[in-house]
Amino acid sequence: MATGPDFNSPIETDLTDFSLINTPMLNKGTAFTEAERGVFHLHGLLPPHVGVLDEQVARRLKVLRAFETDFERYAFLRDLQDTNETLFYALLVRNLEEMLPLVYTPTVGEGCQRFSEIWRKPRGVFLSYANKHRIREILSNPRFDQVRVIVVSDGERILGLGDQGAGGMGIPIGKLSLYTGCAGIHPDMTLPILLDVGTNNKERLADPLYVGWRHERVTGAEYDDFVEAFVEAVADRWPDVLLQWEDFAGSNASRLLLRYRDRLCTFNDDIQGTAAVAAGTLLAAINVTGVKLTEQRIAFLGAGSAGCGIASLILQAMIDDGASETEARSRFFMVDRNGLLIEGMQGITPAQTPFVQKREAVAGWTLQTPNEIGLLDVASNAKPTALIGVSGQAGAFAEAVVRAMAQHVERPVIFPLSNPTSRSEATPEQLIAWTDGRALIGSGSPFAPVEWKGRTIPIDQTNNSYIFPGVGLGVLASGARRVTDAMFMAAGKALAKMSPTIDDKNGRLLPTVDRLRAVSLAVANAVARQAQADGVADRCDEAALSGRIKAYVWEPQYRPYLKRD
Ligand SMILES: NC(=O)c1ccc[n+]([C@@H]2O[C@H](COP(=O)([O-])OP(=O)(O)OC[C@H]3O[C@@H](n4cnc5c(N)ncnc54)[C@H](O)[C@@H]3O)[C@@H](O)[C@H]2O)c1
Ligand SMILES: O=C(O)C[C@H](O)C(=O)O
Ligand SMILES: [Mn+2]
Repeated sequence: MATGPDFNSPIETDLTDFSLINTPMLNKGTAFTEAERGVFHLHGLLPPHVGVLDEQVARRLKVLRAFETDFERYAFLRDLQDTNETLFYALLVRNLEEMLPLVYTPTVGEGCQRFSEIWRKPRGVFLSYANKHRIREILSNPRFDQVRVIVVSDGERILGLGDQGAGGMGIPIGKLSLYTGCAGIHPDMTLPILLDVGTNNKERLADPLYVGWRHERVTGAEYDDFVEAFVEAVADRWPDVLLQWEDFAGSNASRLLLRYRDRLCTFNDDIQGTAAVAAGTLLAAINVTGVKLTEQRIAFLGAGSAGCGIASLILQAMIDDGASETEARSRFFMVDRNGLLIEGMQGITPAQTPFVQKREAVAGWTLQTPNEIGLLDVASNAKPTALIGVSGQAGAFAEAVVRAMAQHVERPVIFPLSNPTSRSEATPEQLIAWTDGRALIGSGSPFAPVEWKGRTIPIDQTNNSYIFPGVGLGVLASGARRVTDAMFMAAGKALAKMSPTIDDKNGRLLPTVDRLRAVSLAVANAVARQAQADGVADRCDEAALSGRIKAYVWEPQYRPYLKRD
């Protein structure tokens, strides 16, 4: 097991004057002390006032709040991150609830769409198809020697906003900001990567400002060979790295996960991270509804990466709770573009196969949707206890669907998980109104509390941000060599154990976003223990393990500098 990092000793550096100020991880801005200004030749390059981090945070917060739009705030924060990382993270960590929607979902969606407008300084790595013979050279930069975790996207399915090409880089950057902000992974250990294999987004291709490789998407064997060259180069450069796949389009997401999960330490966040947060939130809801997991009937809208990932993990949880596999499978009703998945249907993917319904199971259904079994038919006939939206289709939970569902269950569990806000299958306000206040809601993007009949109903953000930072921390600290599905089950259950509903049936489903640091720590512990149980990490006693996890948590604070001779 590797030793933990040292975040306390003074930092030795041979950088001085502009090169020191222009290194975001070392820059302290006005907080360089008088002595440091002397040693590092900073006098005159900074205004005379010597500040401290608290004051810098307050100053930035004031400026941030004065902007008119969240997009401006996003651009301001990205610039701060590329100027002074310690200050950026201090601001983030101390104001998680306010900052998360700005550096992450939903604003990061617009950040990707308008990426070319605000690109300023290098962060992470763009591996464009045109540079395919240079992958190893690019990754060999000594600046990346400390890298332990990579988030990679090819920009094809950015949230529910589709193909954003190189602009998709906003997502790996945002996800890794949460690795640091929520789990304390040191920024130098993180590397966002965008595989720029072109884009089929006509608007981007026609935009003279577009900064990506102006080419339609490379597909088929050329795409696969490029990804293979990338993974091989990564595995050679950092044999123990954790590689997170993010926002790949449907068929590539599951294919690449299957291809690589036994070759290196890797997972797909949309499939596995989402599964853990959805399963954890469902378990929390069960504390309120009292409907046992093995008795749930779960309807999905969208049977892609997230849908199949969630269904697979919940299926396993039902089996673990004693259901037979056949019985458990029959409790999933997955509606995709062509209606309910039923046996014999054309184009069923391997990931969908376990969840096709038997024809006889739906034989007597009264149908209200022409030519297919639609969501309304499922809501009326299957009488689902839970409804999960991962379709990327705004407003797809129609009033009739929600009302039909609410007729058959006392507390309908409804998770419109699609992001960003503009793609949510329904607004929480609608769901509360249509269920007469009975719905238990988990939304992918953050929503304000709903005022309803004199009550203020908080809305729980059911986003994989509750899971992946902790998974990363658990993997890094335990030295796990692979990421197993059981580790995600452990993550989801660890989250459920923190649900306020355990003590209070009227409590919210999840801890609030400002508790994400504590959540990530709990998830990390559960994941690391599971890694040991699964034999993918070396064993050590529990106290040692939790000590190692804590040792990995970096707090954004300035450290003294020593001049290296
Ligand atoms: N809350 C979270 O943590 C979280 C995590 C992952 C994904 N998501 C969101 O879920 C959505 C889907 O992500 P994904 O990775 O599964 O994408 P995906 O492309 O793999 O799957 C989307 C599926 O929805 C189906 N679909 C599209 N239109 C439909 C319609 N009108 N009716 C029924 N099905 C339809 C598609 O055919 C596809 O199978 C995105 O909006 C994403 O932002 C949220
Ligand atoms: O990025 C998010 O907010 C969650 C998820 O990974 C998504 O793709 O929507
Ligand atoms: Mn995603």
